[in-house]
Amino acid sequence: MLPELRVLYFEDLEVGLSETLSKTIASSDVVGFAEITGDRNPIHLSEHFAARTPFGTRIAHGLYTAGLISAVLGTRLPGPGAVYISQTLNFRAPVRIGDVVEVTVTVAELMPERRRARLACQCSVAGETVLDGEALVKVPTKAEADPLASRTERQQG
Ligand SMILES: C[C@@H](O)CC(=O)SCCNC(=O)CCNC(=O)[C@H](O)C(C)(C)COP(=O)(O)OP(=O)(O)OC[C@H]1O[C@@H](n2cnc3c(N)ncnc32)[C@H](O)[C@@H]1OP(=O)(O)O
Repeated sequence: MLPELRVLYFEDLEVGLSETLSKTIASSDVVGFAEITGDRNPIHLSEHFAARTPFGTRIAHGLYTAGLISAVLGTRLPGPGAVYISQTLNFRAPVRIGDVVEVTVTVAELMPERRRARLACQCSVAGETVLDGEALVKVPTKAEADPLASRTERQQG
């Protein structure tokens, strides 16, 4: 199921604010990711090939798992209007087909002068961290996102 959209403006954010999303990794997700990116590494697509790797079975593309972080940033925290500036990624353990990936994004630092937020990102499977890193995003203020509404609010109150 797709996460419901929620907009948080820069002024709504505070350090420690956190959001979690859960996703079961389907074979069709991995095949689809291979098709749209062109990364047809057989470690993702061929059971025969993957059986001979240390993982023993097909694993998800690291950047597909990382894409779930982008989904949290773009739909929930901060949500629509957020703009990626940078993202660090450590792929700490493999994600296999059928794994349930839990993605947690937490506001770590706010930089009001440039409307930047630094967020700690973690993906885990059954309690084990499979990916972690940090995102830097530009977050619109309410006035930037909706100048008309914000002017009306100022006039009224
Ligand atoms: C290009 C695409 O088509 C391919 C993909 O997308 S593959 C999918 C994405 N990648 C993965 O799923 C890999 C997941 N990671 C792992 O399985 C393991 O981390 C590893 C096999 C890459 C490395 O494991 P290993 O060789 O066993 O290393 P150690 O556990 O012995 O650790 C040694 C030290 O290195 C540190 N370390 C290991 N992995 C990472 C990492 N991914 N990021 C950061 N640091 C890592 C580990 O902490 C040890 O440090 P220490 O100070 O010595 O304790």
